[in-house]
Amino acid sequence: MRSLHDCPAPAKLNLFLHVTGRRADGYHLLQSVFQLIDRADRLHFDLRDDDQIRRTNDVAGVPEEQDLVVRALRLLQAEFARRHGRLPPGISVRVDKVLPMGGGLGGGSSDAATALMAANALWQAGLSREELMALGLPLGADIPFFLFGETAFAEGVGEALQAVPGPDCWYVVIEPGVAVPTPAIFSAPDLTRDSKPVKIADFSSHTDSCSTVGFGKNDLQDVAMRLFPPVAEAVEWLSSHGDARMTGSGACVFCAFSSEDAADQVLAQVPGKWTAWKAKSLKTHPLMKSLLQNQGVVE
Ligand SMILES: C[C@](O)(CO)[C@H](O)COP(=O)(O)OP(=O)(O)OC[C@H]1O[C@@H](n2ccc(N)nc2=O)[C@H](O)[C@@H]1O
Ligand SMILES: Nc1ncnc2c1ncn2[C@@H]1O[C@H](COP(=O)(O)OP(=O)(O)OP(=O)(O)O)[C@@H](O)[C@H]1O
Repeated sequence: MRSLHDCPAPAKLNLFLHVTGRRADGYHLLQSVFQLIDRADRLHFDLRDDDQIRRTNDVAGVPEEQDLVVRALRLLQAEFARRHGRLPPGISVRVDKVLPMGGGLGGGSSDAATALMAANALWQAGLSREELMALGLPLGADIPFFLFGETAFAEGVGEALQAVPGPDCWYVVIEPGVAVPTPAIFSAPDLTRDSKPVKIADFSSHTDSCSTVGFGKNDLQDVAMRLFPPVAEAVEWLSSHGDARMTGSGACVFCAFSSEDAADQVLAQVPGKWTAWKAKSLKTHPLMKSLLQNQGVVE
């Protein structure tokens, strides 16, 4: 196998996100439920005749050398070399972006996770899911979740993951048109950093219907709304249709619905100045069966 084309890198929503403390290194301790949804970037991988890792298309705002996909592939290539005493062939990768950057949808992390799964298969590198998660974590706090591949209750800095049944919902997501830099939110003096820890069971008792998906809150939301007024405007608009909240460190804002029709009705009313779309919750990562579990890969 020399190619893997059209590999999805799905977005996530943080159904709630509590900041419960801060580590000595400045990273924040979180509790969150991560939900995969069926809106995705698409990545295409081709083995090369040399040993270079190259991105073949331009991605606005992300130079090739900084792309999390390129950096993840180089990390795995070095790990392969450490284990096998030789470099595996290089990879050309094309990244078709659909997910907005700085959107709180985890796009960059998901791209990197998809790249790790694809290269692990193309190179037959044989790393376990846990080994890929450890390799990816230093590149982005959300990468382990995408490799975990199912709805998860997350603790630590987002790397301590437990599977949890999520609600089966349709989501309307509004892109407020600003990119929110994650560090700006976490470094704000007025961020709430002392939310009381919750238990998985507290969340699980709220997952039977989409109207009660509003367990907890997003502690990053007030800061993001203050620093980025378009986020506040989107929250305010969507709140008149349900329990609207921000995902991750923003900027995107979402609301859950129990049917596609209900989502469509709200989507049709979203003011034209915003990009908005609907997405369905995913129980598992679309590459889970084929790549993550090494059960043979469809080319
Ligand atoms: C908040 C979330 O969106 C939840 O999904 C993510 O944990 C953020 O993940 P991300 O955008 O991939 O962020 P990273 O690139 O890992 O971190 C960016 C910066 O955010 C801050 N950061 C991030 C995660 C975390 N648990 N505590 C932090 O304080 C740190 O200053 C870090 O340097
Ligand atoms: N392949 C990539 N796709 C998107 N962003 C990338 C990529 N590689 C590096 N980046 C950098 O990562 C930053 C964050 O992008 P990303 O889409 O992951 O944000 P996000 O959705 O806010 O993530 P999170 O929910 O993890 O905070 C971008 O502004 C960009 O500089």
